[in-house]
Order: sequence, then C-alpha cells, then structure tokens
Amino acid sequence: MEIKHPINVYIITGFLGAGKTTALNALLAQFSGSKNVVVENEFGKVNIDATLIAEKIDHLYELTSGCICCSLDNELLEVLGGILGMANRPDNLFIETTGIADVGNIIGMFHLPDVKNHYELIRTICIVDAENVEERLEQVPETGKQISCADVIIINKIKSLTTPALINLYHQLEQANPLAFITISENGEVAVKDLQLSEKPLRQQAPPAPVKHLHKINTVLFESPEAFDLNYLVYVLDFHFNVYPHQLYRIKGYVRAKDSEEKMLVQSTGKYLSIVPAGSWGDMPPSSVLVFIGKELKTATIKRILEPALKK
Ligand SMILES: Nc1nc2c(ncn2[C@@H]2O[C@H](COP(=O)(O)OP(=O)(O)OP(=O)(O)O)[C@@H](O)[C@H]2O)c(=O)[nH]1
Repeated sequence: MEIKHPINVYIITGFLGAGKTTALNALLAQFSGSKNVVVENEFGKVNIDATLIAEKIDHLYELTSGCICCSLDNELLEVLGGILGMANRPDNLFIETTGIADVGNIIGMFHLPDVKNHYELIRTICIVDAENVEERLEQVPETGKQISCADVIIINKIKSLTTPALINLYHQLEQANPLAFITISENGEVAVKDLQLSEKPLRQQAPPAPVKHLHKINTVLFESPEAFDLNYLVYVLDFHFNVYPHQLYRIKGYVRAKDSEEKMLVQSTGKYLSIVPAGSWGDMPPSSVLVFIGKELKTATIKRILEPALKK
C-alpha cells in the first residue's frame, strides 16, 4: 500500500496590506521544485489577490464568501477534503488569510484529528507592516492575535523605519510573542532557510482561545464601466486617506483610465498610494473594480468620493 505523506501547510497571516501576497510570491519562488496549492481568502466578493499570484502554482482556491476563520459553514474544510481527492497530491499548501482573520481559529482546524492525519501545519507566518503595526495593534484586536499565534514573524517594509525604531519594534514583537522566530524583510524577500522551515514547528501546543471578531470592519465595492481621470483619482484617494487614516485601511483593484488602453492596478495601505499599468484587459470589457476596506465604510460615501474622478 502506498504511504501518503502529510501535506505541509503554511499559513500566511498579517493585517490588511502588510505584504502577505508579496511575501507569498517570494516564498513560492523558492518552492518551485514542488507541487504547490494556494488558498486565497479575501474579505469581499472580488478576489484581487488571486490575480496577483505571480508564481506558477498547481492550483489556486479562491474563497471569497466570508472570512474562513469565522464562517460556520466552513469552506476551508471543504477545500482540505477536495485537495485529498486530487489525482496528484500536492507537497505544500499555502493559505493566505484575510487581513482581519482570527488566525487562531484557522490553526485550530489543523488540530482536528481528521485534518491532522493528512496535513501537517509547518508554520504560521505573520507579516507585519513596519510602517503601521503599532497603530493597528491599538485599533484591531486581530492584529495582536495574528502576532501572538505566529511561529514566524516577518517585519516587512523595513525601509519605512529608522534603525532604532526597527530595533524597538523588534523588541516589542519579541515581548508580544517570545516563541516566534522574528526576521525582517523588504517586499517579503526572506530566504526559506532563514524561516527555519526545515525544523519542527516552534509552537506545538493548541492555539489560544478565539478573540471576538471585529465586524465593524467592512468592505465596499465600487464598480464602473466609465474611465477615471487618473490625476483626479490620485488626488481624491490621497486626500481621503489623509483625512480618514483610522477608518480607511486598504484600497485595491483595477481601474480603467481615460488616457490608457491598459488596466491600471491601484494599491493603497494607508500612507502611500500606487497606480501602475498592469497589462491589457484581454477578453474582458474595460471596467473599474475597486475594493475599499475599513471601519464602518459606507457605499454612498465611497461613490460620492469617486464619482467626480470619472470621465464625464
Ligand atoms: N514599500 C514597500 N511596499 C511593499 C512591501 N511589501 C509589499 N508592499 C506593497 O504593499 C502593498 C500591499 O501588498 P500585498 O502583498 O498585496 O499585501 P497583503 O497583505 O496581501 O494585502 P491584503 O490582501 O489586502 O490584506 C502592495 O502595493 C505591495 O507592492 C515592502 O516591503 N515595501
């Protein structure tokens, strides 16, 4: 009888915009000799991250009907069952959580006997945004939970901090989670060997008790077939991020621009905004889709902010 080895599982967590997808791509590039499956859980109906997975992988599951950490009718367990039925069993499963996931609940699934028989949770990797993690820790309990549950903490976007500030942050994270291996990166570039991935998991015990989910955080989707005036769009997005830094955490999506045939990728995590060309629309009719994530965001407000930037 063929002995089937457990599938290695890596959970990638971290607050909205911390650099999870960026780090996942950097990690996948180092696993190119293996059969890799990715689960992307996005908060909101449109999964932008799935289009940003640059590395070749064997299968991508997009879970967009809710946060996998708190849905009762759990899609993740269905996916785990489905993977076991694949003709060619993968070596590695990478799960990118939503930015507000209670990662303790997801870790807990890998302690269920039926799951444990087939999957081995190797590492829970928390990406923290050096630029704003301290602020997020005060505002969002899930951020603290993600840090405290991690086996590995990657302090990302280190160029945004001075060396003393980085050392200070390192010590704070060390205090928050003395069991974790802490490292630093720019653009999620960390060598797998530095993550000590060949070692046994650092954390063997069951995860801490769940925290109450912060459902004040919501997603607003803005869609329009009309083209944006990009200069005006930059102006309104920059302006509102500056005015509402504690309410608006993340913007991402693709927009149709007035003077370009290409689609434009919009990304913002608070202190910066980037809008860059992202290739042709292919067979899709050009149409903008922007996802806004924040606290108690209202669709009408987002529409009111964006509509002046649309070409008349
Ligand atoms: N300056 C800088 N930007 C970074 C770094 N890492 C990621 N980014 C940028 O930060 C933005 C968010 O990165 P993502 O990898 O999509 O972050 P995420 O955590 O997957 O975001 P969500 O899925 O929305 O929670 C993108 O524009 C990245 O290019 C970094 O180290 N430095």
